[in-house]
Amino acid sequence: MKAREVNFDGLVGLTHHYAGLSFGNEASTKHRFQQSNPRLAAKQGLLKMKALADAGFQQGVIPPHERPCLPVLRQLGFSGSDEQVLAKAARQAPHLLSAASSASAMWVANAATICPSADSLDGKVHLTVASLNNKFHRSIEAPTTEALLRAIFRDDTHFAVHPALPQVAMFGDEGAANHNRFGGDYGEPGVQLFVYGREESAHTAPARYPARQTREASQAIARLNQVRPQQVLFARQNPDVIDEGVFHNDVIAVSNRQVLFCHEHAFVDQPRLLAELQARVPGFMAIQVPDSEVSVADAVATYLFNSQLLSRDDGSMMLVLPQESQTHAGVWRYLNALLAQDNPVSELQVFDLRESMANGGGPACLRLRVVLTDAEQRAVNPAVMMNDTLFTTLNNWVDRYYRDRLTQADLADPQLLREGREALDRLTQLLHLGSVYPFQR
Ligand SMILES: NCCC[C@H](NC(=O)CCC(=O)O)C(=O)O
Repeated sequence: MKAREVNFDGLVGLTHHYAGLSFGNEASTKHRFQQSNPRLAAKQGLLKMKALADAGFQQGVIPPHERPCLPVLRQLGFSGSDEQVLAKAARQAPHLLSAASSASAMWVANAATICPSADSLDGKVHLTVASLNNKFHRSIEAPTTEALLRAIFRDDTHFAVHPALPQVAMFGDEGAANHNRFGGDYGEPGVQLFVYGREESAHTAPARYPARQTREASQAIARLNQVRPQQVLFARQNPDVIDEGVFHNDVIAVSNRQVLFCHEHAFVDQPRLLAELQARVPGFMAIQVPDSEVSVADAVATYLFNSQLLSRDDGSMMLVLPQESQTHAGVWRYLNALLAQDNPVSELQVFDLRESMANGGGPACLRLRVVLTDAEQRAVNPAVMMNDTLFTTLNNWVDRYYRDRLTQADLADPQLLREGREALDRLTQLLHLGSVYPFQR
């Protein structure tokens, strides 16, 4: 069956700010309490979506969540009117107000894990919402993510959306950021590689930073998504690189079709994993970057591997990179050498995603890949697909509602809450989503 990869990007929310909420994510820690620019952040993301849509790649958009999340503040005991809840949280526990206000849902590579219909036992596209329970601010994303995915992939003859796994550490799951699919044409059955950092039952874990994804969670997702058992592989992420800031596998590896582009230290027992992929994926090609050319620290600082590897119709591939990998002389030299070598990568495209990058989110974090056949694509809510009109509409919407600077102190402003609700209410109309947010129910 003919199919293609469609990329859905998260639209940055109105409360995008730097709160240092993600221990183990070095950019998040480093930029704590710096002033952010939500308007610029949203526009940087929209420009990437538009440029890729213009280049012929199918591109959709996933809306932001309601923030500050008043229901979670109430659940934590802050009471009274909405204004009182905000004021009390700001005074008594500003870090909780920050967490309840994070725009982290923008990184939709962590929204869900996808199984294309070519790989599933029942022939449907499966989407399992990520639990994200290693970080409080991210664990509150799951219910709205589920509502949004149901509003986008709304035809249950084609799509099965599964709620997140039980919210305990044993089932820590960070979605597609720890998942790779290999194969030939997108519509042919592929090999799905689930990458985890920790195994609860074996008591394995890195020493310094947390491993967010467990083997137990990966196994449950493979079951929920009905991936044919003979098409599943599990691999452990190298704990040493987690300790150097590789908090998701997509910070050290990216795949597309038959190609795996990764650092030589990405996985535990990497030679065995590559041999296994070699045996199972026709035409498999690993592009391994040696530590002598790019260190793990430089990979983390530049997000070289948090790139999008996109296929053109002629079989060649384009690497979509953050500007940080261009401004680093050594990494840029490596990338240009890569172009000259015998491999499918034939073009580099660089984007300024500075606002997202400062919280540890590069091009690959901002997108969720969904392989769809023509019939499945026709069943997707068409209002979320990027084109000239939607690009203009969303830019105008951002201009109208978004602030151009934000710090932690602004989160207590009840006006910010009102602006957010008004903006999201308008957005659900623009994108034909129905009622998806708590304030709309
Ligand atoms: N895939 C990229 C995810 C980045 C995200 N950063 C954050 O949540 C930082 C938020 C803050 O610190 O304000 C994370 O670590 O999960």
